Amino acid sequence: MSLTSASSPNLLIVDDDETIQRLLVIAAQDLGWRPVAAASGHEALDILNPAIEAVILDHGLPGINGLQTLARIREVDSTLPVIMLTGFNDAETAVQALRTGADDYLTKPFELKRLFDLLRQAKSNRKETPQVAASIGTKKSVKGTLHSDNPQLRQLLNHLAKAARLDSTILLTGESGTGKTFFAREIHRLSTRANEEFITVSCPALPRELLESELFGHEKGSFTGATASRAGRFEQASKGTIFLDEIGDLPPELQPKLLNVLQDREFFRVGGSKMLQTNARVIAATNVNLRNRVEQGEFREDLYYRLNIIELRIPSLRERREDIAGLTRDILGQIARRRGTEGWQLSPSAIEALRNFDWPGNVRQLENVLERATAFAEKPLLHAEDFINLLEGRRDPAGSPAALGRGLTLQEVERDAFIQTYLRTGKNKAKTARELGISERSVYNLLGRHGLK
Ligand SMILES: Nc1ncnc2c1ncn2[C@@H]1O[C@H](COP(=O)(O)OP(=O)(O)OP(=O)(O)O)[C@@H](O)[C@H]1O
Repeated sequence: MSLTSASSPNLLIVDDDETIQRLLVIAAQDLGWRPVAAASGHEALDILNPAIEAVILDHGLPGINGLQTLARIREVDSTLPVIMLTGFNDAETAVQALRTGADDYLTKPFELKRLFDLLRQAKSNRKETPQVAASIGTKKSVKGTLHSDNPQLRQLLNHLAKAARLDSTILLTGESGTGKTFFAREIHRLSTRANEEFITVSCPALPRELLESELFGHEKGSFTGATASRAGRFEQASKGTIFLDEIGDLPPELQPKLLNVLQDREFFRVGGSKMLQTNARVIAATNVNLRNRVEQGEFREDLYYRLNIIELRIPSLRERREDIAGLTRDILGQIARRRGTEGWQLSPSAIEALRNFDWPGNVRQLENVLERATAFAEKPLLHAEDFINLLEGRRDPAGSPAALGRGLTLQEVERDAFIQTYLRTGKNKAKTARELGISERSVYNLLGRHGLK
């Protein structure tokens, strides 16, 4: 059965439940859409034409199901806004829907207002797409700034450019130092939000109460020290992107609050009674296996599914050894520009030595080794010998008995341990704090004390 409106329809509603179909048609007409309804996937595909500007697609259809219908729609139109309706508690289908190219999904029962808000948003995102697509081929191109000889990373860059244009949540996984933050920025730069804020929040950097206020803001007087109201990062990044680093460390108490933001875009400031809305795009990163955290009961499964809509796994540096020479050239170029000096070249033996190393700290460690090798280099051509000590003798913690045996004062040992850890982690304050078992605030204090700020 199908209900069609008088003039050329622009909204296709696909649901085999006649009551829901009628309800959606009436609601759509009230909001100014011109709906047409189909009761099966095949019927929907027959109706599909260029005048259709959006689709509401139920999953549980007779014949070909919603996901199969969606896949067929995507073969002919990769950008047509499609919102899927899935059964209650059917997270697996929901995730698959997004992977197949749905703009968003709602689980039944759903709010009509939310459905039509999503449709409107998807439609307006689509309008902005051609502008971004045009820039992909020019100066904003991933390939223009990033290149790789590794097939795995090349495929990732390809997915990344496509995912950037969708507005969905992205989960970046990979070992520490592989470039998750770097790629998150790249996604933002390639997205329709490129001219808006990109805000990073490191989940383990702050204790729970402060993290909650950092993310969601607080009202004056909501806790000791809250002398004024403050907007949180979700408010600030409302038009832009919020990057949640090390999401696996998000305390259990804050997980439902983030789930709400991802599901309904709504939240309260700490101590606040007014519900606020955010349109921030969320990119999260983790270097732990979140699935394991879910199985261990430390991370909510529903939140995991909401975050893991598109997963991009960044390979470790040892999985992409063919990129080491190119990365090294880029990083040496950056160091030379920053220091205002001539560049450096690597001899074949040096490249070989760098290629053979296992890089447990990934690109960050490579940067660190190159910083140090160039700091001591007397000539512009670097040989394997210039790296041997840096690669093999890395582990000489200042606090070891050897350091104490050198007759250092406790203050000097502390300074050495701090600076070495800070450099080894690629100047990553959160990681330095974690490795040394101190707060991030102490890291800032130590940077100041040792003249490194
Ligand atoms: N493809 C690349 N080209 C140049 N530099 C890169 C590249 N990938 C990463 N880097 C550099 O390597 C360093 C580490 O990257 P980044 O901080 O993004 O890693 P991460 O995976 O987020 O680490 P962590 O999990 O510890 O937070 C940064 O200084 C970044 O600029």
